[in-house]
Amino acid sequence: MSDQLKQCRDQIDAIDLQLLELVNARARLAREIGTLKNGGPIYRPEREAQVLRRLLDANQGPLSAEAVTAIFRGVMSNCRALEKELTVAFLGPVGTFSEEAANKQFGGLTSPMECVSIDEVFRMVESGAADYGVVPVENSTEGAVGRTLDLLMATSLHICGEIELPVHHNLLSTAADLNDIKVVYSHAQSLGQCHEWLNRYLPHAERQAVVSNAEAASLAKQAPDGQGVAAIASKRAAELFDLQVLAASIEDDPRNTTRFLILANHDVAPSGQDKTSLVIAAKNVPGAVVSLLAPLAEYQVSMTKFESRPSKIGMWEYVFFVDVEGHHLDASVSQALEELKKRASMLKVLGSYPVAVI
Ligand SMILES: O=C(O)C(=O)C[C@]1(C(=O)O)C=C[C@@H](O)C=C1
Repeated sequence: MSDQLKQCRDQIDAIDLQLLELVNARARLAREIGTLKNGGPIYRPEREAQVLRRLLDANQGPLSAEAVTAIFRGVMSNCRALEKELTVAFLGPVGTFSEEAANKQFGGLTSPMECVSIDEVFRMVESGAADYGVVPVENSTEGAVGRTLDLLMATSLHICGEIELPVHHNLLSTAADLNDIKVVYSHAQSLGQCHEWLNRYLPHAERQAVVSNAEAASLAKQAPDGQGVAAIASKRAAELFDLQVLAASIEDDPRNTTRFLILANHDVAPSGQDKTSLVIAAKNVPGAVVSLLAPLAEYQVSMTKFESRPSKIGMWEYVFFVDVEGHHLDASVSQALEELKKRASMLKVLGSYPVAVI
């Protein structure tokens, strides 16, 4: 070993001991905070977002912003686990992007709970069987996840956070050659996100929608040799199901991102950079929708999303899912909401939560 290499490693060894001491000092403080919470919620998304934003502002590299958030999410996850082991429900099975999103936000799950449907994720959190739930709500290519929106309308749960996950799809198979592929399995949303790629490279292959990408990977793994079965799924699914990646990053839009929501039984305090999600219905009079949104302009509250959805009560009647900047406790948002309530036939605040940290 060269002298220089040995010197560098000796320095790393010394730094590691300092880091170890420091993370344990941090963990002891988190444990103390846990007792101060006195039975209140252990997970504080607003505080975690503040911790990450502060570190991102201070980061001078060479570690990237993504690396810094991943490291500190891991640290906070372990500190949090000393206060309480949280159960997080997500749309399973393992290997889905929902699992990846849950892992990203909670920094590695202490107690993951796989659910068979979005409905089950809601039920598990509503019943208290899970502390939190992670559900997909929209994709940048395919749009809204209708089932999540419908369930949000009816639930008593709060949205306590959002996660943005860049979604990269891969064609996975036991077959070695793209030309052998006759059937491609995946979730309908993923088939949609890879539509152009499939038209171009596998125009004759049959496309079969299944309940999840992990289920697709499992089917590709079970298919007898020579049947030419492939799945569209994540690289993690390729590892889990021991499949070859025949083509990587096959999504039509390289910026393809899915947004997930975190569901909780409790409200979240302001973090300084928040979003509020609402569902509103307009009165059935001319100009009602335009008049409904006027208070947002009046109190200078920016709208970041506006999505209509059939109300399921009357034929051709709609409700609107609206996201605005700010927390419902901020003066401007709270005044705008008061005014909105007077104009709407229904208004429900689904939750205020920190804007996703990368
Ligand atoms: O500040 C707190 O409330 C803590 O419990 C500490 C801590 C952390 O490790 O920084 C852990 C869990 C919470 O979700 C937020 C932050």
